[in-house]
Amino acid sequence: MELKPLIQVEEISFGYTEENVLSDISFTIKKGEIVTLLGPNGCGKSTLIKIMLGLLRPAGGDIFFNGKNIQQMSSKSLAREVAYVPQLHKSSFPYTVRDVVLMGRIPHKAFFFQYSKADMEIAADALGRLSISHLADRAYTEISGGERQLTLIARALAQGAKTFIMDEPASGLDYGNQMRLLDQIIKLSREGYTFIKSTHSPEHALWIADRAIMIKNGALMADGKCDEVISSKNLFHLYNARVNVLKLNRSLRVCVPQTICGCTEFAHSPLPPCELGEPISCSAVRGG
Ligand SMILES: Nc1ncnc2c1ncn2[C@@H]1O[C@H](COP(=O)(O)OP(=O)(O)OP(=O)(O)O)[C@@H](O)[C@H]1O
Repeated sequence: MELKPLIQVEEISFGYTEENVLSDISFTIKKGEIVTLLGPNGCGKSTLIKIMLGLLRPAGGDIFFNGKNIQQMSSKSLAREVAYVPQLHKSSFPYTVRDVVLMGRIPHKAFFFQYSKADMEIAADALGRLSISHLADRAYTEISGGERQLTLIARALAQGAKTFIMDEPASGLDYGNQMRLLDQIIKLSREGYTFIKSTHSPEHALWIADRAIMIKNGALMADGKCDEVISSKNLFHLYNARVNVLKLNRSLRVCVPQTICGCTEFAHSPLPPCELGEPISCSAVRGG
């Protein structure tokens, strides 16, 4: 029997003005999936994420979480199910990193509350999982952008939600932290966590995501398994960039811009040469 989807996005349309930023977007997400939203700057990824979090109300369509329309869920009950890691986050108040992570516990609290010993332990555990325990007493306003991003992910963990919606979570992270983040996402997905994340890196999607959803000009361009959807042809249509998707081994693919491969002969071809099913090796690309 087919499992009921965890999230249903049904015919979503939205505009900040009369002009639509998103038109007729529909897809479903199953529990435990890692789904990546890909698309050029301004295509509507963050807007869609905000609609999925109930922060923006769509002009048309609905979002269902576990079969429930999110418009009918209180923000607290949605926050117990779904944690948000925003793209950029600045705070003018110098909360400590521990305090920011503890804020993840607020959806579990009554109006007047004190953090319990259990809350403190959950926050410490989240800091440890992201390897940032050493930052616990530092002011959130005085740590680097990458460290702030890790703090927000720790806050999402402390929130106890099993679904994470992340807006470009790797932006601002150094290479090592990007890899640790991807590793953490895979580990959590094996524990049953679900991830919906936007990224500007098709490779991050190829490496860890089950599915890629491509959005162009506010409309769904493609939705499918990463290996099938992240092809040279689709990347060209999506980003107007000529990229070869190379198969390194049975499960690992990488994206190599054709200009970096030194393939000047591809510059005038109407479509990139490397399509899924016919991956070409680096040496072939270099003409070696
Ligand atoms: N608050 C706003 N008011 C008016 N227009 C907005 C607002 N926020 C975003 N937009 C516009 O909506 C469109 C989609 O923006 P959105 O931030 O969703 O794109 P995105 O795909 O997340 O972009 P990026 O990859 O650059 O973060 C853009 O044209 C943007 O200028």
